[in-house]
Amino acid sequence: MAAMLTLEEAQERLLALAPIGETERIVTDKIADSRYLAEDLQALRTQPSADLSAMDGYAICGEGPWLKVGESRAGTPFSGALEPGQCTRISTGAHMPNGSDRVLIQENACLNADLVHLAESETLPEAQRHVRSRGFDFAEGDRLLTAGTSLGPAQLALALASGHGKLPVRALPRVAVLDSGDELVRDPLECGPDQIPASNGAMIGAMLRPLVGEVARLGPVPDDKAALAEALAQAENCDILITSGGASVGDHDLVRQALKDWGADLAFWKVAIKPGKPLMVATRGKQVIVGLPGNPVSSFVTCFLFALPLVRAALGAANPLPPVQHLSAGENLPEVGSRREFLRGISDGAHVRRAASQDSSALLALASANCLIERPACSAAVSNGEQVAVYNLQNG
Ligand SMILES: Nc1nc2c(c(=O)[nH]1)N[C@H]1C(S)=C(S)[C@@H](COP(=O)(O)OP(=O)(O)OC[C@H]3O[C@@H](n4cnc5c(N)ncnc54)[C@H](O)[C@@H]3O)O[C@H]1N2
Ligand code: MOO
Repeated sequence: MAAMLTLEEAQERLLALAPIGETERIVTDKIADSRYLAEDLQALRTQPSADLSAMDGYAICGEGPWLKVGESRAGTPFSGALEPGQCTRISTGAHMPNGSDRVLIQENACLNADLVHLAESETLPEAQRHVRSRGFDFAEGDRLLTAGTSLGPAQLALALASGHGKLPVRALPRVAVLDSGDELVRDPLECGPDQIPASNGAMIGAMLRPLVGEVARLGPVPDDKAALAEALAQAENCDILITSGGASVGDHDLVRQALKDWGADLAFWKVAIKPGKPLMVATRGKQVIVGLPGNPVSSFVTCFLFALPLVRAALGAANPLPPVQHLSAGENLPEVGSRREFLRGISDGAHVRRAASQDSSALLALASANCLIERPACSAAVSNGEQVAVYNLQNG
């Protein structure tokens, strides 16, 4: 039997297949989370475009007292130039008037008619006090963000502030989810005694939707060649197909054969992880198929470790893999066998414990978990207080 791939090998091989979308330009204001810059971003303007006041008060020239000769407001600068002994009223974000290089905040000033004095025991502010100098944030032509950066609210604000009303991003991949099994029914209310509700399709759809919006649901499909072929025909135009179930070695695990009959080529099958060993990856032209194992927790974990990174890579993410952090084990953890383990964990932000059940069908334990604890293959037991690697889950 061929040796199973390690997690890293399998992720690397899968991500190399990512069907990266064409570049399209989208109105910056309309970009939702989970989009990534398709090109480096250069500033089209300088920010601030002039020296600005950082506080409300008086822009002063020379030593006080100062005669107030006008006002500089954000959006309406003072048009003249100050002479020593003069000041203007100034608001936060307003241009510094010519002749002034510092601001006396209003809390430290006394106003008598139009004459401004230092308040008692205050000293003259030093040069540049409360002034934001032109271009200190960024200057026209600066490279602000690199291709592959995730466009969160702060990056969108930066893009707008630097003059970009539209941004280059990758087209969303078209994603379909196909779950299969004779025992599955779509409507839980119609579930017979020998059946179970098909929860994986909805779960995987919900995991992918924040990344791609619409996800086509093609299941549940019975363990039947013709039914699988019919469902696969509906996946003709998708870029990424996620299947769930039928990935193992049983007589009714038909997905691999059905994919082959559809014209797909197996890229690899089986990864040394627990849960999720029977993970399967295939391609059909530029289409990528990720076959997740049917056990619900195995489907969740492999979707998290493979399908979501693949979609992020297709969206152009520079770092498509989930970030890992290290926390203290809040209990002893047992030694690990030959497959790397992903334990469903409950973290309080500092310590992490295992959820009540580690069975790969245990949905109640999965729903109570907020992280996965990663345990290396063939590793010794961990004692309470030792560091362990943890992936945060957006779960609940
Ligand atoms: N002899 C062996 N048996 C199994 C092996 C093995 O190596 N040798 N691997 C086991 C492992 S590990 C896993 S994981 C499972 C995965 O099998 P499949 O991908 O073929 O999944 P199914 O057999 O179709 O289903 C497994 C389990 O999950 C339930 N299921 C399936 N789809 C859904 C769905 N859409 N919603 C809810 N629940 C679903 C299904 O009813 C089964 O209980 O194989 C082991 N066996
Ligand atoms: O690897 Mo399976 O995914 O143990 O349940």
